[in-house]
Amino acid sequence: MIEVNNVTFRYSGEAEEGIAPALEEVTLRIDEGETIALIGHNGSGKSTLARLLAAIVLPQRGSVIVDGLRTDAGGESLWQIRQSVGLVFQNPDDQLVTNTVIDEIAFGPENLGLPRFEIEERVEEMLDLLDLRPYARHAVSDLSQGQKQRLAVAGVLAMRPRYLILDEPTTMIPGHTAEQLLETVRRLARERGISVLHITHHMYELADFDRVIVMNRGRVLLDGTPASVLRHREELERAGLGLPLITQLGQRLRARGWSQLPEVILTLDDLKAALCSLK
Ligand SMILES: Nc1ncnc2c1ncn2[C@@H]1O[C@H](COP(=O)(O)OP(=O)(O)OP(=O)(O)O)[C@@H](O)[C@H]1O
Repeated sequence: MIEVNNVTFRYSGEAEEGIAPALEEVTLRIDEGETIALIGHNGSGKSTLARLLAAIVLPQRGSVIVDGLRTDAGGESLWQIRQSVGLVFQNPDDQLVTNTVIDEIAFGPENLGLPRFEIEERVEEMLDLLDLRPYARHAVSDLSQGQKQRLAVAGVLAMRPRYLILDEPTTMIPGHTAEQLLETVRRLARERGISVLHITHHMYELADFDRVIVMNRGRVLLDGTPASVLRHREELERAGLGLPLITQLGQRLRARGWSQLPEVILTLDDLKAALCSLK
């Protein structure tokens, strides 16, 4: 479990109290195996929260505790936390450090000091899992953006983290590739009990997650199931977030007399099923 307890974080440090903190009094808990979408307008604090969870930055107030270890404890705790929490950056070019696909996947496990056979086993597994086998010996620089993004995920997953944080992994790749990547990640979460925190700008992606956290101006605005969060249309709009198109369509139909439809429709399949049940 990851616990974020009343965390406040300023990039400028405590000295400049006049500058609004990037995160303010944030409290939340991430349980094992949960899939969570973290959404919010630009600058709302999503990436900062990701960096705090991965112990890349430390809170000035409050605490972040990963499986009982405080991120500000340093030493052995920090080493263990970095193994438990894998962070995939928004831009894969900020993450990929080696020359070839195989070397990149092996890089993390090598740093963990794993034996050669175990490293090779993990590389083989990731090549299949992320559909990278055809490019195994390719130079990283020759890959497309979508292939690089999959490689960045493979490199992090090869370390077998318990918590996987994806910082807007789909912004630089086309829709169908993005959907495939997210489906792979969700399947892994189900099969291996990995918790996933997926940072996104896309409201239509929320339906596929167990839980949605909405950030606004450095605070948690809403936290709940996709349907319960999408009931707060006005609060979402004040935070610069419009409802997904399918949810808007459902609400328009309700307003035009289809009052038996549920208040929140999440997917096209939900809408079809709801309309069929009215016949
Ligand atoms: N390295 C940094 N140094 C100083 N301020 C920063 C830094 N990174 C982020 N900030 C500021 O912290 C606040 C929160 O930024 P953050 O990147 O966490 O938000 P975000 O929700 O991830 O935004 P986006 O969706 O644009 O990535 C913003 O006001 C931002 O300008």
